[in-house]
Amino acid sequence: DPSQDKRALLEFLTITRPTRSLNWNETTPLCKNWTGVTCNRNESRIIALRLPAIGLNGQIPPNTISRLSALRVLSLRSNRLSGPFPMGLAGLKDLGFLYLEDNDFSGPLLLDFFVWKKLVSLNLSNNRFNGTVPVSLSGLKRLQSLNLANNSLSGVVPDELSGLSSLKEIDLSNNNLHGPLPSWLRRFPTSSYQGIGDDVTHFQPPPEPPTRKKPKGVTKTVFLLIVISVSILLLAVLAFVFALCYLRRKLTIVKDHKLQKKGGMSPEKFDSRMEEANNRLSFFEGCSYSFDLEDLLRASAEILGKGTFGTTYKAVLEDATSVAVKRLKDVAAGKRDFEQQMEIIGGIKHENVVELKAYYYSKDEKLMVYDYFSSGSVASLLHGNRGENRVPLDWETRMKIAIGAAKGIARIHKENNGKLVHGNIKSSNIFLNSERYGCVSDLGLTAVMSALAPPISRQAGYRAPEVTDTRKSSQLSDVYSFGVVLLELLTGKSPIHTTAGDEIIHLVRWVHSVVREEWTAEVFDVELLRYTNIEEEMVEMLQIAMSCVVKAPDQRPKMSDLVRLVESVGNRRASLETKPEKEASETSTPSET
Ligand SMILES: Nc1ncnc2c1ncn2[C@@H]1O[C@H](COP(=O)(O)OP(=O)(O)OP(=O)(O)O)[C@@H](O)[C@H]1O
Repeated sequence: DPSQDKRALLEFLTITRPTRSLNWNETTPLCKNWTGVTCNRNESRIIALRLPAIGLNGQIPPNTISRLSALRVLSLRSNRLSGPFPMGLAGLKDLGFLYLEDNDFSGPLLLDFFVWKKLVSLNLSNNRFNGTVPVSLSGLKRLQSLNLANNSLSGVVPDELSGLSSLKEIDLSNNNLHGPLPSWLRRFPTSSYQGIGDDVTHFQPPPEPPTRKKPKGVTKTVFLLIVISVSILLLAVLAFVFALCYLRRKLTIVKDHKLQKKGGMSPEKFDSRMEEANNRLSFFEGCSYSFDLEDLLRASAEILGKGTFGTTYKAVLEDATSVAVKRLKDVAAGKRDFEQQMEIIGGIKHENVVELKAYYYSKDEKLMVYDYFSSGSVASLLHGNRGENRVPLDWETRMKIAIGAAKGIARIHKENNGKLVHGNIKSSNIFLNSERYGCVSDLGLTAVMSALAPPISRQAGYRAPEVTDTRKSSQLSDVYSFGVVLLELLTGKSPIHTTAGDEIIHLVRWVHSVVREEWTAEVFDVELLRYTNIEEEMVEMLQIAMSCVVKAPDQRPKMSDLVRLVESVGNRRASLETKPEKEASETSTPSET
């Protein structure tokens, strides 16, 4: 552990007294446990500190954070920090990202910004900084994003800033800056310099052409009157504009704050905007992530897939952390109901339930953040890569997936006074936890979404017959869907698939018909035939699966019973030898556990 860095942070914490408690403790390993802290690879130094919106108070204490000399990312945004610009940070020579926005800092920006040669992103918006825009900012040759909006900066925009060759994004709006507007600023959207150049020089009447006759007599009086009334009108307009700017700053509304950049969150147009400063990512207790919404939206992202409830992305943050971000569409619930449901989902901490780490709600955007599972879902393990280099999913892993998923769903059914419904159980929503047991994700969303009843959707094969609209999902319809997942594990077939002759096969109906004809052995995945001594277990599991997919909901078993049943099959097999019948050394047999 970097003990010097640890001491500096503990001193910082004691003085700034955050309102949200942090799990920082002298006795716990800082690099592994501490919220908001990221260390370098050999865990000798802290390289990132992200403490957004945790209620930090007062001035940044001198000689605390400034001792973290290896720091590359510092985010203290959206707190209640005050006092002058923290000059001590000047010693952090490796700083690449500095986020101090949405605080109460004041006074001039006296720093010689040249010291931060590696700075890529600087956000000081929504504070009370005054004085002029420092010319030394022009020394930041790597700077890509500069946000000084919503402060009280005055004077002109230094022309020297035109030398910021890497700059992709700038926001100087809502300050007391005046024109003339430098031409280089005009390559950015007008929202970047809103309010600049609205000074009197713009309202001066154009010089009169020399040929024009001067008004005389009565017309001269009329002319004077017109000049006076126009001047009064202009003054009123000016007063109105300034009042508006002042109010806007007070309300800390970040207007037109475009978060999306090229290479950011979405290949679609992800022109998300934060409408209100208090619209932020809400993290759950104990979550070790502490990036903020901006970091997330800046992260490079790829689409993992489009599902029933939205699109899921893999986002890689600048410290190489990968997260899965689900961007919901068609949310019907209002903010309060949505938040309530998220609190229920995020409150579930169980090894077989994928933990919701954070969420975000605004009018235009609803996001859910999870850990990213690099080995993919059970759907991809079962049905993906059917080619030559396919790694078969062995029987032991299939059993562990079934046991884990059953336990996870049973846990979900206990939540909210025993009323919570998963509502979307399918193999693409089940992952493998660190022990390679099933772990279920994507729960509890039917309650916040609008009614969904697409005639043919990927969900259809899992949906119980009584569910005509996703909002009618129940715990017993979850049991049906779990039964379909069991059938998928046993047969290796998707719930709805087409044969070579383009015939659409519904897995449940197909299994019924095969079993009815007493061809039971035919239903099992050929990949499983290589394992000895598992026939009995497979048949037992098939019976369990069939009991889940009966038409009448009240005849289906409860999840708690299913845990017992599936586990008893699993436990029995634990003592048996299950090596492949052919060569035990066959490399394609993945029995790593
Ligand atoms: N945390 C995660 N880690 C890795 N992959 C994920 C994660 N969450 C979802 N995925 C994958 O992303 C893809 C899209 O997921 P998403 O949940 O949006 O849709 P779906 O599972 O196909 O359908 P539905 O919306 O009905 O659940 C799926 O292939 C899913 O397995």
